[in-house]
Amino acid sequence: MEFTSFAGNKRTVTSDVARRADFNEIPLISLEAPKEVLLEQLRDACTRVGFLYIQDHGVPQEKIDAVFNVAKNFFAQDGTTKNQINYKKSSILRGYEPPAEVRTDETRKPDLNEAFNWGYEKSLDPLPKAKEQPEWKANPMSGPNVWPEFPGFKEAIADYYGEILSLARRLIKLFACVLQLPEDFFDQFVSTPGAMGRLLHYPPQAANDAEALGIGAHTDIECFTILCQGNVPALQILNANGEWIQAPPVPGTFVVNIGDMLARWTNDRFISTVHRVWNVTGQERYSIPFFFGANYDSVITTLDSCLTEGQTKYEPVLAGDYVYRRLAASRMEKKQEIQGKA
Ligand SMILES: O=C(O)CCC(=O)C(=O)O
Ligand SMILES: [Fe+2]
Repeated sequence: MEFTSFAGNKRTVTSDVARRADFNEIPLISLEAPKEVLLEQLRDACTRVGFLYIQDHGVPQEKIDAVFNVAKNFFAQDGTTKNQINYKKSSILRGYEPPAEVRTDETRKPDLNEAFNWGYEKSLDPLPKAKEQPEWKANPMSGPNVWPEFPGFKEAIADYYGEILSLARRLIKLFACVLQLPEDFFDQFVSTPGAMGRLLHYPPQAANDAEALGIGAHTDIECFTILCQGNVPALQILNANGEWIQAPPVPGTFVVNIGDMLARWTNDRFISTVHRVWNVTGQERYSIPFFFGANYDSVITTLDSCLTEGQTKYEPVLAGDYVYRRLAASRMEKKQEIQGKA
């Protein structure tokens, strides 16, 4: 079988069934490891697998639990209430996405999940100097969030998002070191980052019906993702041999995976790995991904140190443009809009 992601990456798939993996296949890394050890483990994980678990990340469990709570309560509402903030009312896909409206894998039916999407706001950023940063120059992803009138919802998300944003800025410094760049190399690119969060709810599905999945096979768009999985196993990743392997939740960890923006920046030195969610546990599944990318008005040009004989596979792109086009490509109505413009 052959799979081509929306980023245009072709992957061979040997079988549609996922097997168990060990921590060599998806490394588990403590952020409290001595710096040299940590950098070597991150280098291995980012360049060999593109997926890892991080532990000792410092995000308080209560803040995580609080977001899962509001997520469950939000999705338990009726459709009419949730659709008051339907994402189609937002030009930048913020708000509620009902099931079966996003097709992440073009070879299957639209995804089964429902979602709530939000993005970066300076008011959610714990970095004091963020407030003084200039607004993004015009780009297709700038715009306001929409929040439901649901008690405690925004507060729980803001608390969690602040923690994850700080963790992401910590990680990108480590990635700069892995790439043998100055530790603060990326800081100017992530001062007001494109940083989207999602609450996701996946219904259980039958193991023998793969016409649609919780979320179809895809690569993530931004630099990297920090994913909090809850406790229901359903995430699978496609390894370099074209085999699906399971990436079950590990208590106390987040999954981190490299996305296409960092793959572009590093000319694929850091690998953006295909993954999907297929929930055959019989249980409702909730997860909270956070996608961390460059300020939407920055241009992503392959790093000189990552050129191969002076060449790169990737054209420079404006971050906001790239993210918008990719998001729109998997959303049916938006797709016509971008095809019209192309
Ligand atoms: O829910 C998950 O475990 C993964 C979600 C995901 O891959 C995504 O939202 O891009
Ligand atoms: Fe993903």
